[in-house]
Amino acid sequence: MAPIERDAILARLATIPGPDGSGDIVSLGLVSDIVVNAGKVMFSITVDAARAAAMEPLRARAAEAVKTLPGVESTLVILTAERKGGAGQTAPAPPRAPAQPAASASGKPGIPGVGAIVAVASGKGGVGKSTTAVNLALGLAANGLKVGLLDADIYGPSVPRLLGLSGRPQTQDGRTLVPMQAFGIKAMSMGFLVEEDTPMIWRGPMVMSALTQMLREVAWAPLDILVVDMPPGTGDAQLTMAQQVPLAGAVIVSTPQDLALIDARKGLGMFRKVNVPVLGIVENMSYFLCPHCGGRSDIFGHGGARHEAEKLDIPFLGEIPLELAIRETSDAGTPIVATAPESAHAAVYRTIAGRIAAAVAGGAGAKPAPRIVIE
Ligand SMILES: Nc1ncnc2c1ncn2[C@@H]1O[C@H](COP(=O)(O)OP(=O)(O)OP(=O)(O)O)[C@@H](O)[C@H]1O
Repeated sequence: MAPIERDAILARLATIPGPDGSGDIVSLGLVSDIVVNAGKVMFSITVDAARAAAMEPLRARAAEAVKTLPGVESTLVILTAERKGGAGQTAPAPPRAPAQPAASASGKPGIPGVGAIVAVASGKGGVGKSTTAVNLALGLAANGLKVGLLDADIYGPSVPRLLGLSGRPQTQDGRTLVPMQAFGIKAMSMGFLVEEDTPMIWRGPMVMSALTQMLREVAWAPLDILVVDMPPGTGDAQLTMAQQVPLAGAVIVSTPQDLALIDARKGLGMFRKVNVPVLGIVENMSYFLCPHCGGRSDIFGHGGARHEAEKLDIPFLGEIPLELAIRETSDAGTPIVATAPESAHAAVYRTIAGRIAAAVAGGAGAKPAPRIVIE
């Protein structure tokens, strides 16, 4: 089957008039990056938040227009909201997504004052992704960097608990949210913005809006690295998120089990689809060191992730042991890197964080930066 050309999709979308009937949605810069994945086409359209409901026919029309292209089997088109003006409040205001012309993933505008944005992701839930993200963020800070942590797991935010934070962020100018602070890093999570028992019935567009707001309407600067704890899995929601965030690279967390590695491979595929370099794989719950005898047990058949990374020609960033102290500190909101910095486990996180920092500094995929020699 012939590949689906982005230009053909854009040409179709350019036949759809803008929200006010003038121009078209492409030349008005309302269409986001377009992701094509095995017959499925995904993109978002930026609209005024106040008119979001009235824009549903526009969304449906865009989806229909693309669906009739040869090779297109299905579409995922979402509306992202654009805010007009702002009011003084601490709860999340409707977000203001930047209107972006269709561009490649790497062409997305960054966040002023933020050096690099790095995603921590996993192919499936429960592999310890959030625990790893928090401790790596603290490890980066321990390496002397200014670090922020954005919890993009909007359905199940865990960063507030892992950092022992509660309360609501304040606004700086009636509009920009001031990130929360813990252990020397800045943090933002949906968990700070909604009550814990609020049912998370977020429709697709609202999820994207919340993420855009947490990225672009938070006073993150100055930061060297913003770590994004991605939602688990590799579904459409994750793909769209990966597409929305101007990522410098992604770190995949996996447990050694084969099943998790298969899922990790899906994670790699997802970032490749949106042209985000994978900085490497971290193996979590890799081995168990007995606190009594010091003996090491490879409970899940350790080494799987390293092996897989070699096979896939992706850097292997390191292995984190299965350790009671990691679970206890994590669940108590006192992450081990911050509260037991002299421990061997904290050192493991700091080392991996150092490799991530080096990979980001060295450019995509941990390859060394080219040396420029002027003669
Ligand atoms: N290296 C480790 N050693 C011991 N326990 C760990 C380790 N890493 C994570 N855990 C524990 O495993 C549980 C799941 O971790 P976490 O919430 O970080 O996973 P997750 O992959 O982010 O989950 P979800 O996908 O559900 O958000 C937690 O109780 C955490 O304390």
